[in-house]
Amino acid sequence: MKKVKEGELLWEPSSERKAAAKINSYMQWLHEHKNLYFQDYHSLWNWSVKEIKVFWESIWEYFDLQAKKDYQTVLSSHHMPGAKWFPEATVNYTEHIFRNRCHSDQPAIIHTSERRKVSEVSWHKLYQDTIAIQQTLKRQGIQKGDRVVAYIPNIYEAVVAFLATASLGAVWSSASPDFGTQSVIDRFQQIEPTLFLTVDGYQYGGKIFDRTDVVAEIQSSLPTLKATIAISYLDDQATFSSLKHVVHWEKAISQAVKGDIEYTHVAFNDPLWVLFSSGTTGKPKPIVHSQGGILLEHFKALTFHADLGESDRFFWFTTTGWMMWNFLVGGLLTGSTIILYDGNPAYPSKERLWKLAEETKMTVFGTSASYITACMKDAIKPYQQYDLSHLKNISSTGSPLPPEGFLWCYENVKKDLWIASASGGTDVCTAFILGVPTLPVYAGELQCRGLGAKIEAFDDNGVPLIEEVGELVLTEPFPSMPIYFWNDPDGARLRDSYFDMFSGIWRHGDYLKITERNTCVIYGRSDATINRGGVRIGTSEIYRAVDRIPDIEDSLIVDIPSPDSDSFVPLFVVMKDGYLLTDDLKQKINQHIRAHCSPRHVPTAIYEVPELPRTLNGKKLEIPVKKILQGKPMEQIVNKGSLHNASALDAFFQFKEKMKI
Ligand SMILES: CC(=O)CC(=O)O
Repeated sequence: MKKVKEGELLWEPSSERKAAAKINSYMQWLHEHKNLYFQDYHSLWNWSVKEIKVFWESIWEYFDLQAKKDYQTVLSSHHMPGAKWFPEATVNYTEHIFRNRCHSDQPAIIHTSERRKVSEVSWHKLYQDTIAIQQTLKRQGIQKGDRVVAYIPNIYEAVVAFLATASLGAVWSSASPDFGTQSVIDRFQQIEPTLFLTVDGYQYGGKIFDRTDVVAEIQSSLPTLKATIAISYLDDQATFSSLKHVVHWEKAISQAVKGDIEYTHVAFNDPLWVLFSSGTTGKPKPIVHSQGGILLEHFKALTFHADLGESDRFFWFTTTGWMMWNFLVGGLLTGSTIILYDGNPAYPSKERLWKLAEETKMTVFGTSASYITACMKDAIKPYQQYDLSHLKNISSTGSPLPPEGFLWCYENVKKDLWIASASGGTDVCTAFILGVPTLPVYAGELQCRGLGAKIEAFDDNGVPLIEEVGELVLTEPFPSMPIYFWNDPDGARLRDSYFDMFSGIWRHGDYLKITERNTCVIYGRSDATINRGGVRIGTSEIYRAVDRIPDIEDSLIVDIPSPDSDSFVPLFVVMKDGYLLTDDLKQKINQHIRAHCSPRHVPTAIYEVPELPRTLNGKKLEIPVKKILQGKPMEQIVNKGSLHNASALDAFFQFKEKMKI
């Protein structure tokens, strides 16, 4: 693997690229309309977080938000939690999607899956289908505030149903059909839904998964349901005979559409959707975002930071159970075409998504860092096989993209490429440290903090750090912060989740360094850091060192503190097929960690495991492994339904038993 240093300059935008950037038009608009002139991105960012009211009001104006009732107040107070944005205004999310576009024959959505060929749907067709489903929902009595829950893959019908739900001011929540039965029930039961949307099954990696029994169990566990809309996705002839009160999607969508869509305007701070944090213990947290807050943040992030506009084709590999699905759908706000894919990204091979990029003339390719590192480890070379001439940007999230991942993209996908590594999460349904097309790309670094997001790195005493690693905090209110958690009337669960460490300041739970150049590096979750003799480093630094060794497929490290000695820091590795974890290899791993991290952070011991446990969204489960090794009871360790491969935990239980830790 070629060496690259963190912070090495890899790409600079040309002057034409900078001039064409959407953020540039906004800066010109600020100059012309507000007499505000900023020389560069960082002076703009500084202003946007110092003058958050003026900044977010300018976003409202620039994107010309449609309010039935106008606002009087931009922000009720700077106090967190509790600060309210635009409290008097009323808006509707879906109205902003279709504004000026509902008669367009340009593609709004391109979708494909392991079961479906690539198809394009025009804005007009999307509009007509949304009206048909809106009318179906209305016939089922759905009103403002009702919850519509969907057990659905990332397919066209999911977007239509979501837009119809939001048009009525009802509240959306989705789970991917690979979620286990109990984990779906644990999510949906909490929010007492009125309507259930479901498929009969799905296909993943060439295998068929019939979910009709699971769907029946979910339906019978949700006593508040009044109706179910069923989509025959796996089997055209699926009858859903075990379900009650079923409306078939085909029938609903083919009903003659009368008139235009009706938009129910709701308060800016009324709920748009409920997202669930994967929640390692207890029931998943039901995080509620507002219609208005998401509108403002997604307009801003997707236009200025993802640089999306009408000529773009925006893809993110996601399921409906990850917030990146909601972010992807937000791409429609910018007029760009969104691309949906349902299936295994590595089936029939890891080239699948690059082939899709060619087939769909993708301009923005969004994925998880783990997909890029997997392509890197398999040494695939998309540029040799696919025409990627349309591709302008690769974005990644889910975990930090290591410098080598950046380099791999430049060497194997395209030389003239803007790469944006992004970080945020379910809690805010956005990336708030991310990219911008007017700044250079440095290996392993996130280009900038998002406009209007006052992100800082704090030490344990709340002192802001530069060039040092600290807790990622947000020190000013941000519109897409949760308005509340469902069923948390006194806000205790929300306060515990974000405001427990620094009073009145949002602690995100990530470990962050802000550089002197104003770029950022995320080092993993702050509760998973490795602390040797008081020196903490993030787990991503260890993974980067281990990733340099081609024999190793993947790795996971945890730090188990001990009251009377140094902490126990085991490193678990998954070996590539055909390779063995020999003593020589262990020495090599230790040398790499010594050289690339520090001698202190060499693991206490190295063990082989068959696979690493991951969430359904592909994140490594460091904390649950730590809890297993600390001997915590199962109910405090992990909610198994939120795991991609719960059986991967067995090796860690056995390890604990054997080692008598
Ligand atoms: C934007 C993100 O931060 C996504 C994630 O990692 O969950």
